[in-house]
Amino acid sequence: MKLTFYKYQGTGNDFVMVDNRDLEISKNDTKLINRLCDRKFGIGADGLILLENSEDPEDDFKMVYFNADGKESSMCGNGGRCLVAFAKFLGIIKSTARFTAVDGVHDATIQEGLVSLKMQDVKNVFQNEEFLFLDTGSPHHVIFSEGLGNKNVKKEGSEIRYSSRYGKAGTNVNFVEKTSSGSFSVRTYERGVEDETLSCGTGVTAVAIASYESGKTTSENVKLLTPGGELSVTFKKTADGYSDIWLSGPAMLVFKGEIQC
Ligand SMILES: N[C@@H](CCC[C@H](N)C(=O)O)C(=O)O
Repeated sequence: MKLTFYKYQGTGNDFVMVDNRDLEISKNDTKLINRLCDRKFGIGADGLILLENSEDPEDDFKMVYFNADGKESSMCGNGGRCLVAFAKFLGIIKSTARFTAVDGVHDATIQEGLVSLKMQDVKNVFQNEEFLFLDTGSPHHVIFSEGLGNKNVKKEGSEIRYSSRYGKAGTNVNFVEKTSSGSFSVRTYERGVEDETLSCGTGVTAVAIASYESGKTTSENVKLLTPGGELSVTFKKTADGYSDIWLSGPAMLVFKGEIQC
């Protein structure tokens, strides 16, 4: 079978996109999805996303996300932003979207390649002297440190990801350095890729909230600098936690292709 695919990237977090409205790809084919994401034997990507029809008539589409290891996983913020750009390319939406992903319904807007994605509310943030942990659709461990440029993110990240604290499920790990008030540099180790990626959308969302929660910023509009580019996160702190969380940044089509499966 020949599969038509589209490659997208959002601040360097890259994804294979497949229009699966006719259910051509099976979600259980872990080996195939892993091979499509392989940078030597396949197309190469941090993850693969299926755009499908949603069961909810109010949705424009549904998002099904797989990490590069071929396994379906929790929410991907940059992937969600890229999927909105893909839906616009396919003519499914114009400048606004509503879709269902593994963590629930998301609203989004798109204007001139800039996609803003509404994330789920965050109620709980764990904090101790060393790190913060929160779930922004995916689980994130956040550590503030200095000398971010010299950090071995793959080594240090995988030690935390596989530590007994996080058990079998593991976690994503974000290393953060404050650059100015309301602006932070972030490097992320992603589970399921098992390496540093150039950017992580749920990761920078977690970092923005962790920065506020730990008093490192008093701004509800945080700029995040990743190795792949700049993102912003806005939110409202409420008595219940954090709500009205929006992740914004560029999402671009890189190329279209066909691959033999
Ligand atoms: N790149 C993503 C996060 C994808 C999910 C993550 N690897 C996990 O399995 O938790 C993003 O942009 O949020």
